[in-house]
Amino acid sequence: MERALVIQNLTKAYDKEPVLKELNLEVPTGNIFGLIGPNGAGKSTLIGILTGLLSYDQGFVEIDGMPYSAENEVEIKKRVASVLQPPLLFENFTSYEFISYVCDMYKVSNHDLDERISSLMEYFEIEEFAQVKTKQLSSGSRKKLAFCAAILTDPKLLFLDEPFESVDVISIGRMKNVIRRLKGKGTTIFITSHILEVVENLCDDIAILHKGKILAYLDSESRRELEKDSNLSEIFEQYIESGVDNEDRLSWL
Ligand SMILES: Nc1ncnc2c1ncn2[C@@H]1O[C@H](COP(=O)(O)OP(=O)(O)OP(=O)(O)O)[C@@H](O)[C@H]1O
Repeated sequence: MERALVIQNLTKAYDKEPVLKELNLEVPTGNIFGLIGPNGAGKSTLIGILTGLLSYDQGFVEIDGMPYSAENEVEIKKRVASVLQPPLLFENFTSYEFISYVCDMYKVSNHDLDERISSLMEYFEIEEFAQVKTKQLSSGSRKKLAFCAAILTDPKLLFLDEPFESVDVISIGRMKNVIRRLKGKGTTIFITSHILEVVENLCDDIAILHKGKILAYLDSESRRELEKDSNLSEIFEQYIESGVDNEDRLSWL
């Protein structure tokens, strides 16, 4: 099986406080992969490392068959796009300038690029903000703008950190539609989200990250088995809460 992403023994600490602890993970090419985990589990840190924004202390990372190294960094970055949490926008650019800038940076050269930009902005109902500075956009519109820009670069691997947060249900439905189309083109999509109903219904494989380690990897077969009896929220809760009686701590309430 081809793998878009291979991570071995990845370790990262902030001020000597370990956050990712010898983490191992492999994501098959073309998968819509969901990474879920409680607050502080290390999801954004992992995406920060995989998108080259954060350094790591130890371990091995391979993206689209290329080991992460100074030598491969530019080539890897060409193949990867992301929507981060919070999204990284240039605050004094208008929405249109931001999208055009990202397309320039990735050297997107489709002859119909302007039409693609307009149709995507219309689809996500942000075309009226084309000439508005990004710092004036609502948080949902910022997410949608970052998403549109990432899609236009036609990445082989797309990282989406909390893409649905602050986004209305209609737009979430449209994002899901676009993500499924990208999968149809062979793109691998790596999503983190706390909205487990969306993850459950959109993702192929799902991994649970807890305290800097992968606690469970649920591929389609294990999901089929587990989801006979429980939904994803229940499965998640069972993994995270197993052996812990947190209710005891609230006995005073
Ligand atoms: N810049 C930083 N400096 C120090 N500690 C940090 C920094 N960024 C994150 N952390 C810590 O690292 C841990 C993992 O944070 P991270 O944001 O990766 O988790 P997360 O799974 O994305 O959480 P959430 O679901 O709440 O967004 C947390 O304990 C957090 O406080």
